[in-house]
Amino acid sequence: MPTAVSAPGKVFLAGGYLVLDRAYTALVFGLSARVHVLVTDIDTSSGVQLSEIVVQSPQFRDATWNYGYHLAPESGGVDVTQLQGASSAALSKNLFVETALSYALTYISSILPSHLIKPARVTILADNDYYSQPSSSQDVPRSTPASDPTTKTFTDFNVRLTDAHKTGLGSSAALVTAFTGALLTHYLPSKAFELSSPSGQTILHNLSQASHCAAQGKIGSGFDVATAVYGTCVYRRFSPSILSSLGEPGSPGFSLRVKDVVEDPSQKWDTDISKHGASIPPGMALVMCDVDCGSHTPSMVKKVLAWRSSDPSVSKTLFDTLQKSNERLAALLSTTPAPLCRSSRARARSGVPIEPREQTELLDAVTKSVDGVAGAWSLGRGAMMRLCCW
Ligand SMILES: Nc1ncnc2c1ncn2[C@@H]1O[C@H](COP(=O)(O)OP(=O)(O)OP(=O)(O)O)[C@@H](O)[C@H]1O
Ligand SMILES: C[C@@](O)(CCOP(=O)(O)O)CC(=O)O
Repeated sequence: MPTAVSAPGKVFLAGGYLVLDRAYTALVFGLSARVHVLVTDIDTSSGVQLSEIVVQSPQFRDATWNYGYHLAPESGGVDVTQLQGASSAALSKNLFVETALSYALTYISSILPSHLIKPARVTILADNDYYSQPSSSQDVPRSTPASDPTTKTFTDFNVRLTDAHKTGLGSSAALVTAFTGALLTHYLPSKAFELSSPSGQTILHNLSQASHCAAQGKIGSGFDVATAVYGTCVYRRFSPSILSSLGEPGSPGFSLRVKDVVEDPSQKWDTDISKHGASIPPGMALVMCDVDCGSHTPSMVKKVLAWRSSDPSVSKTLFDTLQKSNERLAALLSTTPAPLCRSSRARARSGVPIEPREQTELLDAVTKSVDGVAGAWSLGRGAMMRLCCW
């Protein structure tokens, strides 16, 4: 039977950079924009042995990835190898898909005998908001709005994934989470994994954090994966040491380490995810504008962290003050739709243009002069990227 699972994107309202440190928290909202993943079995003729999983993202060009998989010796988990497939085009890699596949199959194989991991086809479909929409009418992608709200249509973006302009709503975290949830639901019996149960969500969270960090090549704060699993929340990160010695898929003992991290028998995961401290007041909406340009999170984070260690006392005072303001903001949003005031962010001190002066002027002007706007912010890592208004 086919399996479908989806996960939401995120918007980081408050606590950018602070969330990298467990002493502070972030206020993150889950969005209506979701990534959907569908898994179906591939029928093979009787007697034919095939260990192949085909992943496709039909909204993009050259977006089919064929993988062979096999159990590695010495409890090395499931090794995944990209195959040429039917297309003669040069192989394009999708590191998030490949890593999530290898981690999910490794966890599944730690529970099921590997011959029960049958060949499958996985289809990824993303809602429009993850990618900037072209402004010129001749470039408009092919989409037809569904007249019946129970049937959904997905846009054909008609470009390669590498040429799509992402809007920064956490497509990779939503993808990895929905993909992992869909594979676990498809292959595991419900007594081992149930998506709707608290223990199932813990398994999904821990496994998706592990594979998302591995694909990113760094142990980030994980707010985007947490939001993909739990939705809107106040988030305190996990200690990076939890994921630091997993090693590579295929290395001896990898499967045992993944199982231990996912099931967490010694309760090492110290993430704090509170659903209570975060909500949107009735009658208010979060509106974002996409300016179709990017900024580089790792280099901005590196500079902010360098500034924190070069000036620990001043940066601690500033971060403590920001944390208090963010807690007040979360409390205000949870209790009353009263007008909010705008607080300027850590701008000049670290030398990182988190909120450039032009943006401060724009946000102040919007807050003061536009009717119905209760507050305006630059989001997440900041820079020129995204603004939001209430
Ligand atoms: N529709 C999709 N189909 C297949 N892979 C996708 C899809 N959308 C995103 N991805 C994967 O996620 C990667 C983009 O992840 P990245 O972390 O750079 O962006 P993001 O998560 O959208 O943005 P941000 O981290 O700024 O919020 C792509 O390179 C691809 O590997
Ligand atoms: C700067 C940082 O704190 C937030 C980045 O948020 P966003 O991807 O810009 O929404 C980095 C992180 O937490 O991973």
